[in-house]
Amino acid sequence: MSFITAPAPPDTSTAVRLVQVRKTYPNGLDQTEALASVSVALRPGSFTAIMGPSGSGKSTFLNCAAGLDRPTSGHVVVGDVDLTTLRPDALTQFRRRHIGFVFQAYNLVGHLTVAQNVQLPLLLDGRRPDQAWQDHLMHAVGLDGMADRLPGQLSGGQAQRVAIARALITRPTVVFADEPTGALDSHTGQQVLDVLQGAVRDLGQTLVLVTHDPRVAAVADQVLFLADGHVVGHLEQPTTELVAEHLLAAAGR
Ligand SMILES: Nc1ncnc2c1ncn2[C@@H]1O[C@H](COP(=O)(O)OP(=O)(O)OP(=O)(O)O)[C@@H](O)[C@H]1O
Repeated sequence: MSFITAPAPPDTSTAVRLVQVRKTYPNGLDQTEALASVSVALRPGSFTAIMGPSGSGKSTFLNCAAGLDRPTSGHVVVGDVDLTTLRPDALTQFRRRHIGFVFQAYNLVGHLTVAQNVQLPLLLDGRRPDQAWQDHLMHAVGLDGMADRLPGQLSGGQAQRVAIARALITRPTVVFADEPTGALDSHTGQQVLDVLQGAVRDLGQTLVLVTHDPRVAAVADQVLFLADGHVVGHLEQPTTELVAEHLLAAAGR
């Protein structure tokens, strides 16, 4: 059976499934293989950390899994929907409704208030914000009283908390986060991670997070290690020490 051409069967026992996902980018006359036939299945409600050296394919993994980038071949299934079969407009709509994404650089809109930034995914989808839900999220991420501020009036940690509330406002199936604590000092990073983890746990959502930090990865249920576009390791119930050992061993190989 060829996974390349056969559509992936629906499977609601996984929140996110990558089936032989390959992604290449043009590189002059050559091609860079950012992901080389990666297959993983993440269960609903799980928290997965993605680690690996620079250039190993972590962001490409996240972007393909979140439907921000299309794989060159293979399938990405979120819930029971195969994203690779959707037309661009249907994919955009699916992403807005079912996927939350937190970027390292926050990606807030500078001339919109905190409240407007949080509401943005709903407004872009033509839906009305649910004020009670928005208030709940603002409170959950520690932004009470900041609804009318502009992003330029926030600290990095506060800005990232706005980005988290924005990612959760649609009650997405999965939240993807690309080094959400990478631009923050370790104390603020820990607070932001607590907020993200707590919000996702309370909502029963699935979280997939890229990080370079073994302490961040240790909070996850499992860690996937990437190298040269391949999944080369997997750790269940990680600890900071186990993750660090794994990274050291991989660096020495
Ligand atoms: N848009 C692109 N065009 C061309 N090459 C790309 C593009 N995006 C990524 N690549 C290449 O694909 C490979 C994987 O990149 P990716 O950004 O996924 O790695 P990463 O593990 O997230 O790295 P980092 O930790 O430095 O962010 C690298 O060789 C990178 O240069």
